[in-house]
Amino acid sequence: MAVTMLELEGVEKKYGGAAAVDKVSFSVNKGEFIAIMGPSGCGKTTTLRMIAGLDVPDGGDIRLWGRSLVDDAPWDRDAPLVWQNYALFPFMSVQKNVEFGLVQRKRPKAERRKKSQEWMERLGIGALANRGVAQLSGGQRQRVALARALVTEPEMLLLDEPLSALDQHLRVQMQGELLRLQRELNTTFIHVTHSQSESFAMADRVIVMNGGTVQQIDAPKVIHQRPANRFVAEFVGGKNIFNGRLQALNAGTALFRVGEREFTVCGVDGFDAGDDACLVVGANHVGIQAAPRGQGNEMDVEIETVETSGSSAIVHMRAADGTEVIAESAVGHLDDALVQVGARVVACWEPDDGFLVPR
Ligand SMILES: Nc1ncnc2c1ncn2[C@@H]1O[C@H](COP(=O)(O)OP(=O)(O)OP(=O)(O)O)[C@@H](O)[C@H]1O
Repeated sequence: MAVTMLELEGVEKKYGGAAAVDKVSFSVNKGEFIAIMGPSGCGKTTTLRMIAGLDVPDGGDIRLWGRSLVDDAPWDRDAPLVWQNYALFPFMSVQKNVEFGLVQRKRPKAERRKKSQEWMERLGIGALANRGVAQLSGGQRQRVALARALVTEPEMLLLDEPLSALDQHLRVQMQGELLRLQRELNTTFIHVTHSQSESFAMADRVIVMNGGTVQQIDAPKVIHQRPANRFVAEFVGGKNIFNGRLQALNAGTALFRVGEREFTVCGVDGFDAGDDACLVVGANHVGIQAAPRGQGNEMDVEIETVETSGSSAIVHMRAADGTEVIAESAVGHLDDALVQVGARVVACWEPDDGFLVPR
């Protein structure tokens, strides 16, 4: 059963009068892997720093197990922060860096040795114990930073883009290791990242932020399939997003007007006739046919570009009024005779392949 561990309630942080974090509220369960994602400057790091105690909120409350943390110093919180530049002590050996948290907590020497060795082994850096951290690769430093944070066996680990300095291969490997560790330890992880693939691959739930506010908190699959609004839909790579107005609603199916066109849509929960909204249609649901068939939603378009990368193809099409439609498909599934730049075709999708979100 999910047990609430951390709660943020109406948390605010202002810099020079502007809100970097604007009344943010969410709660995190024990053992959850949470990713905070959003564009640069949306307030991710500031939110994490307030949880770590490195920044003080201007309003609201942060509670751990129901007790307010805002007056606690960072070292009194059981929530170390691991960040992209690792913040290791360059003049200390790997072992001394890993032991540091235990030294701060005044643990006896024998325990420090044993625990730090254990964690170095666990993270595959046991052989590097006596090396200076300046003589390590990026991936090795990242492991030292993680071992240093985990050696005190915290209840919660805060991660600020910890993998961003690693190359793609190492990053994917470390993602797997982080996830395995998190599952083994049942430690709550809060991971700030720009990367959608990273957050979707690892997190139980993703918090999408924009302009200092929370836009959506949901499981990755839900964010992908049912973004809360236009911003989230675009942020997670939604390609066909049309502004329009819901005309009429009948038994869960709606007529939705976009400019001069009307489309039939099934995903209309929470909307009423007259509402302004956005229609989202996944590019993988858009088909391309030679002529209208009078079924589903159809749009006369011209093919502008066809991009192929590996096994998939993205076809950009445009209607006479300038509306762009994008189809994405496995290369082998496209009709090569039909899908030619400059060809006039019909883009189509079924009513239940579209859904509405607020603008
Ligand atoms: N110490 C500071 N002084 C003034 N403004 C700040 C400070 N720290 C952050 N900000 C501002 O607060 C806003 C949120 O910053 P924050 O670092 O939390 O964003 P972010 O989402 O983590 O961005 P990034 O992904 O680029 O790291 C930004 O507009 C930033 O310029």
